[in-house]
Amino acid sequence: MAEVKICGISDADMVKVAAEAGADWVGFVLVSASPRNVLGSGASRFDQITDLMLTAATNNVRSVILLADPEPAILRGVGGAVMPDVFQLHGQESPEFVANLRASLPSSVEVWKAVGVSSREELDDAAHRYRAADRLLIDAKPPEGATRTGGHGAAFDWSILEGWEASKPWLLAGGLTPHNVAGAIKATGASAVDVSSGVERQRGIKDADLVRTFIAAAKSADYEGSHEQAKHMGTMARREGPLRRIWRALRR
Ligand SMILES: O=C(O)c1ccccc1NCC(=O)[C@H](O)[C@H](O)COP(=O)(O)O
Repeated sequence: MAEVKICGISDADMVKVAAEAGADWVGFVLVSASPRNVLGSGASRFDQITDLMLTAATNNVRSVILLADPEPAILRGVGGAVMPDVFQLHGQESPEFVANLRASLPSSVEVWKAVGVSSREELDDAAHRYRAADRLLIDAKPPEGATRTGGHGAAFDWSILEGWEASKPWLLAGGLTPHNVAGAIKATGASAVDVSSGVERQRGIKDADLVRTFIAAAKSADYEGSHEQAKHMGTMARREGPLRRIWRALRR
């Protein structure tokens, strides 16, 4: 069964909706140019994100913190109160930055690198350059003149994934909706999918029914992920769970 990430959630009720519907990850965007931004300012900068991560953990869904070219203070601040399950880097981060972040975190916390691609060459190049990442999130390139690098509801040409042999697990992103996600999974063999715009009723506002329909469609799709992906997923599942992380955070 394909895994599902619902990205760009900004309120606790929607975290619960996604968790109850069977989401595997919920994503929180910390990018000021985004309509889904949950990074505050001043002393309460990390309050909302801490609440969202705690809600995710108590509802047994993994949390993904999405950053684009983050300052060190943001990375330290996010990991300060509660550690997320995943850091997703969605900017122009260098391979060295990704490798250093990977090396600085416990193995229970994953580092994902999002890459915007439009050809097989770009995909192969990204997979090689970002080999330190635990997963690639394969997305469309942002439209010309865009002020943010993702979350535009645009798809790329999925045929570039035909016959692609990934050495690590990856997620399919970009322009997915409740209507096209099952076909996308079948066409690409993706073992995990990510959505933001396709489950919104207006830019930045998630719709509970669309979230539920998307998850149901993805979970019931024909899944043809490779043996390699299944093997990696088994390794990930054995890593530390969210409730144990909360317990450790409360003991600090
Ligand atoms: O969602 C945003 O606003 C955003 C801002 C800056 C960088 C990345 C952003 N989103 C990245 C995501 O993970 C999206 O889920 C992914 O690009 C797919 O988005 P969509 O095509 O809207 O489903």
